[in-house]
Amino acid sequence: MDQLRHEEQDKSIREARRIAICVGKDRNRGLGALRWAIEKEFIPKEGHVYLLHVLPQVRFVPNPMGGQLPVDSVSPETLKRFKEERLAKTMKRFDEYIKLCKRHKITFKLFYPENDSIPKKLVNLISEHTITDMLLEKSPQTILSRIVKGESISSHVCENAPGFCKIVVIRNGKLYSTNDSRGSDNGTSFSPKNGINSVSMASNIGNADPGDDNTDESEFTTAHGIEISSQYSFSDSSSIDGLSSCSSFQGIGKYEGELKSVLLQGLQEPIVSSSPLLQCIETSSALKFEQPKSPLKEVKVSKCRGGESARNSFQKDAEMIETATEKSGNAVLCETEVAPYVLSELFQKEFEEMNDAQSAFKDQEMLRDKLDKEIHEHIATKKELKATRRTLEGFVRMAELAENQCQKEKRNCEQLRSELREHLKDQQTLRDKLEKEMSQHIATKKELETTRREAESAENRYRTEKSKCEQLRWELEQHIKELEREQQLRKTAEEKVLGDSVSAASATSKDDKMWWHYSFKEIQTATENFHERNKLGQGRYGQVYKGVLRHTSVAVKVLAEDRIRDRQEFQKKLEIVSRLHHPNLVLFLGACPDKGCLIYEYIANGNLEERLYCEGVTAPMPWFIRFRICLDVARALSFLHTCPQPIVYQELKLRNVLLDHGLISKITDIHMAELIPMTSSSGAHKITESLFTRELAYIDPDYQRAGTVTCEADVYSLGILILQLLTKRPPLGIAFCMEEALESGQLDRVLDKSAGEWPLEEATSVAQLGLKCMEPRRKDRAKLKDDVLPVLESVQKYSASLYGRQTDSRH
Ligand SMILES: Nc1ncnc2c1ncn2[C@@H]1O[C@H](COP(=O)(O)OP(=O)(O)OP(=O)(O)O)[C@@H](O)[C@H]1O
Repeated sequence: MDQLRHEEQDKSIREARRIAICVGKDRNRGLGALRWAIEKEFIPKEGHVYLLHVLPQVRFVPNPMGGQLPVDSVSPETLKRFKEERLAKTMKRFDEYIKLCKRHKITFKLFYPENDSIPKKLVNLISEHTITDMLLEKSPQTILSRIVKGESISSHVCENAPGFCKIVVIRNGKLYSTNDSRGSDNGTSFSPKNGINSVSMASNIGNADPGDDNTDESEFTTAHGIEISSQYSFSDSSSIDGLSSCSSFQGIGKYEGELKSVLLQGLQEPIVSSSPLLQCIETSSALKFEQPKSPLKEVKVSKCRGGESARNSFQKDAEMIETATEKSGNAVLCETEVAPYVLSELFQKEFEEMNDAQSAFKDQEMLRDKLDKEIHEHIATKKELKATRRTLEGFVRMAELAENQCQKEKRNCEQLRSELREHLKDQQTLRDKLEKEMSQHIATKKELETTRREAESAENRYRTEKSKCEQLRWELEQHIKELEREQQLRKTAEEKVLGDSVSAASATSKDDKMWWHYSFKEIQTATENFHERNKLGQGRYGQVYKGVLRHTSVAVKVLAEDRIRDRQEFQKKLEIVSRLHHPNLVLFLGACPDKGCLIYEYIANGNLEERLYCEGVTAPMPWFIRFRICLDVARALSFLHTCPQPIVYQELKLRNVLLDHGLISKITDIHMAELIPMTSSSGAHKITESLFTRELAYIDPDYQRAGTVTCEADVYSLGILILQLLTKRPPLGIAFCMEEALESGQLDRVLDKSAGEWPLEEATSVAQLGLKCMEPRRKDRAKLKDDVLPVLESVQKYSASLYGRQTDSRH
């Protein structure tokens, strides 16, 4: 009942036909099946067909070097690319099929699933898509295909296809086999519209189109097994049974017994072997290969022949057959006598085929050797590939380990990098800070260096000044004693002069000389006959020489002849001058009136102008010395002005103030002074001497207006001298310059810097005093006793408080 139900189901399935053409690996393998199906109208007009092509699973991917790489060792992109290329090739396979279908207006559907087992997949497809008719095309029959034959795709599909599916195998463009025996057993068969409907696909196969040639018969013959069996199947009674319906083999059936006996006679002895073929020939019941269960099922040659050994034995068999054939020649002939002509022809044909097979076999053997060699090489390559794969896997593992390590190292590096960044940041901050501190330090160092240099310079200056001061102090102390002694003497003389000035005036007339009379010869000897090296200077009135007279250093002034016009007057002046003794007046010692030679004490430190301008590389005079000189000169003038017969010096200027060892100043050229007549009530005296013989800058401006000279003229000159000592400037314009400085409060700007740090207050007082002395109008000028001396003495006290008694010449 079940079987009946199944049959019913299959029948219903088959009514809705689904035809599939298997497209082989070889491009046209299957195209023949399609052509055959179209030609035989197996596919109805404007019908539909499935085109199936099973692709193997992708296990390896070829690399550019010609090798192959395992699919899991290539990148997904490479795999994808490979699959795309393969698909394109697959599509090309379908080109001819599609064209053919289109030409015959057959619709189609393409299937190209992947599977390593093509036959299994085809069987699956039948079930999955309920395919009722599947057409396969076998490769053309060759000797190799006859000999080396495993289970073919078609045989597998035939065996395993579901009952509802008809498997049609085409070979060489002709029907090769079908599984229709099952269908026929069940009474199932399809009915093609043309020609082929007369072909019974199973047991009715023997009723094939009588017009078909022997090839068709051969197809059905080989349908029982393999090519070899087609040639020798007549020895198998069951096969023959299966083929007995084949008209073309009816004749063969008739003579099977004879043929068998002939063959057996020839092969009797040498064919006693384990060769499957010979066994096959020897006896039908003793056939080593598997007898097909169904006459339409293919015999699995690979099973019956046992692979390689079977092929080897087959070669032996062929040779033995050849021998047997030769041996059995008589027997055949004998049989020929017995058998009709047909048997002889058939036998001959068989032998020819055997010879062909033998030569083909040899070719195939060579090919096989070649193939074996290639197989060995392939195996070796495979082994190498395996080894390479293992190595690669090892490498991959190592790479993975290395990658892990790298990742780890990378993380460590990242951490280190961030730490380093932080560290660098700190370093940068620290560096900036250090650079800042460094720049500050350098600046401080520079300042310190400058300060140190200034301190050293100040210290040097201090030491220099100190040594100078000590020198000056020593010199002063040396002279103080002498001065004190001289002072005592002069004091006495002054008292005498002051007390008896009138008598002194008259004394000149009485030739009561107060000075020594030196002979010219004596003076010549003293001055080495006025040698140039003894010359101290040249004035307007004559030359001055240094000499030693009576163990005393003297200055000999030789007056020009024209300077002594009135000898009597000159003598009178000498008498007066010789009586004037003051610490700040150069002492007049004597004269040689005949020769116009005046003898003065020698003053060692030259004149004030030389010292002020540091001629002869002398040190600049300090400010306190300058203050003292002002006082000395003022005292000397005061002394002259307060004489019983006042004396206007008139010649006050820097060059006429000499400086001794202790820088005590003394005014010289007293002999040039004008004696103011006692009768002059105004104290003014008309001077007969030319104004131009005197230095214009020092001349009292009121002299020009009034035409007379007074003691205030000396005050005016003193004013200039004071300002010169303060500023070390020339006399012309000095008053204007000082006025401006005082008015602008910038006295220090005009004060002589070489004198040291002036006490500004005292300097201002002295400067103001100097200007007061220079008032244009006599009556406006400072008074020596009331104005000049108090200021200068006050300043002197200040200096003395700082530098001791040496600043005071009185001591
Ligand atoms: N007593 C002296 N001791 C040392 N040197 C002296 C003495 N008298 C004069 N001299 C030097 O001789 C130089 C000449 O002096 P002198 O009086 O003849 O001319 P002067 O004063 O320079 O100019 P002037 O003739 O205009 O007054 C002075 O500059 C001075 O240096």
